Amino acid sequence: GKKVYFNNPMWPGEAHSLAVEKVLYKGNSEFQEVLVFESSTYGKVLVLDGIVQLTEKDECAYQEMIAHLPLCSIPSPKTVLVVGGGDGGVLREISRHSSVEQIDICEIDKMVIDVSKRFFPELAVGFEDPRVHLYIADAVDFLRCAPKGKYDAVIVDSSDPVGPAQELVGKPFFETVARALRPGGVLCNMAESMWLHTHLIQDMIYTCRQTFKGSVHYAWASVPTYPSGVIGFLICSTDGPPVDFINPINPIEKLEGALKHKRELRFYNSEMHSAAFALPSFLKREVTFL
Ligand SMILES: NCCCN[C@H]1CC[C@H](NCCCN)CC1
Repeated sequence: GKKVYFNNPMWPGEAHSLAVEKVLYKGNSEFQEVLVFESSTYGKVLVLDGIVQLTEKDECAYQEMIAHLPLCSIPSPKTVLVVGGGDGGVLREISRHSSVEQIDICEIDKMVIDVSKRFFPELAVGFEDPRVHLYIADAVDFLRCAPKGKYDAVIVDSSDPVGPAQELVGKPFFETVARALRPGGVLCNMAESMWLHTHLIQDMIYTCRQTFKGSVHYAWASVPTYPSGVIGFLICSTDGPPVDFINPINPIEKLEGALKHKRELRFYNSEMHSAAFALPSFLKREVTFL
């Protein structure tokens, strides 16, 4: 089938192509262009403003890691907030944790939710969990009004910081997240590619170091359909007990995983959890974590 090329100023000089069997949906929400197509080899693909958000074949790597890296690093998380994540994949993963009692999700673009429910039922199943409370709102406003210390974990499953998500990497935003987290709580946000964006990663780490008094760790996973084939995660903990004893690198919560779910974990396990924090030498040189 015809190829669709994605190049973008965020990764100049390179383009990514996927063979298209059939375009299934193309529309414009009030925030971005939404495209869904059946690819030849990666299943269905969701694209926002020309940037691949997920494919059926490799979404497991991103959704499982962004959810379980934070939730398996604190003892029995109860209240979780998802910023973005309108496709529902992260909700599906959070619902594996039996200790979780409330899952708030703040997604700005309702079209992403509607399109996911129509074309990606394997991800949108996350919205069916009774613990999920959906807010269609700008997370900057939502978090400004969120009660202090409400959440054990905040997961920022955002698109790239161009367009609707550009405010989600600023210091004011991180400060509202830190305020909404309880002491010893944890933030996990999408943190770009070590091959493409070390300056952006450095800026985020610098900001998080100032904002989160606990620890700041960078982890990464292989996602073939993201530019450079990897995606990073920033895991930050607020101060206060018992975070001093919690090292996100060694998961303390063993995920019951498949037992609670008809769908097996396809990427995450405790070895992958620990391995995700191992960083290449160039990154350790280029980015100061302290
Ligand atoms: N629930 C999946 C949402 C997708 N999150 C983002 C989609 C865009 C992607 N660009 C990666 C750009 C390479 N640095 C990052 C993850």
